Amino acid sequence: ESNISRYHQEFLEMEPLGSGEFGCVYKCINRLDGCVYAIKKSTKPVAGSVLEKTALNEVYAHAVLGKHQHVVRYYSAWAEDNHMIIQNEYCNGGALSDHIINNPLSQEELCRLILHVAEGLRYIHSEGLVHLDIKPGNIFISKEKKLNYSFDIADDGFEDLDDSQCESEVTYKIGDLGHVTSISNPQVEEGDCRYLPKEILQDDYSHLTKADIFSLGMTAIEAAGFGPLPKNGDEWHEIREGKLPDHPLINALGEDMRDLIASMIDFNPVMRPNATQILQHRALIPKGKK
Ligand SMILES: Cn1cc(CCO)c2c3c(c(-c4ccccc4Cl)cc21)C(=O)NC3=O
Repeated sequence: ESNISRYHQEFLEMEPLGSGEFGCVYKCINRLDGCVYAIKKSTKPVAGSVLEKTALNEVYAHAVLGKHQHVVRYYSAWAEDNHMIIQNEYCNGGALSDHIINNPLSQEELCRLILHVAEGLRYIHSEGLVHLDIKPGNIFISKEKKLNYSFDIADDGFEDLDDSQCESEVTYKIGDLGHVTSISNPQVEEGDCRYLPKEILQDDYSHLTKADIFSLGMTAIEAAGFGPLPKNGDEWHEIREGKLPDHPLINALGEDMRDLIASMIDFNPVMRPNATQILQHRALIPKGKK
């Protein structure tokens, strides 16, 4: 048992990024490569416990789901002094849940969100896996400055661009693979019931990929400004009849977008579009720059 921890040896801890039910996450700089990472430290689960299965699930899932621009990238995982540690890509824009608390996404941003997450889900499902905990708190944002095409390259490089010359482009990435399981022999650890379809809560795992589609639909409803989703009760059941909630910001969405979101939360999982069909939906075809 080395008394110097690999974590402190290899990383400089910068700031806490938040803490979930299973540990706390820090923004860290790797002392060797100088890059920033998000590192989650959780207490090492008891061998053979459900927690250990989840922790191993997460690492196995990351190992299978290599590099995809809409899935948070995994770098390494190890155990030390009774902690499980996982080192992931750091997304510099916060979690979607932080953003939509006070300002809902515009229709254009909603299109981008659905497009990116559907791309990520298409990849995850194509690998024979399902996420099972898609929600605003598990979708992370990466912002990077993009040059405006109208601007010729300054001879002194990019550092002194002002906002007129570049805009920050947002990329949404699916994170927290703690509930990922295989479609063929699912070991379902239920995610957040606010975003799960009825059939999953009734232990019907015959259409698992469509549970992720349902959760994306609920995420879009919340991101559009509907506000916090019900955890139970009549409102919970009402939304799961497949009717879009009657809310000014939902009603304000275009016909196509409303059709797409309504189809994603259809009561019948078979009727929900798969990830590829979402990507082909007319609501996501850009109508060119305004
Ligand atoms: C709370 N929190 C805030 C952030 C920063 C978002 O801009 C964050 C990240 C992650 C995670 C994360 C989630 C689940 C498992 C492991 C990690 Cl590192 C948690 C994060 C992660 O994997 N990558 C992150 O950026």
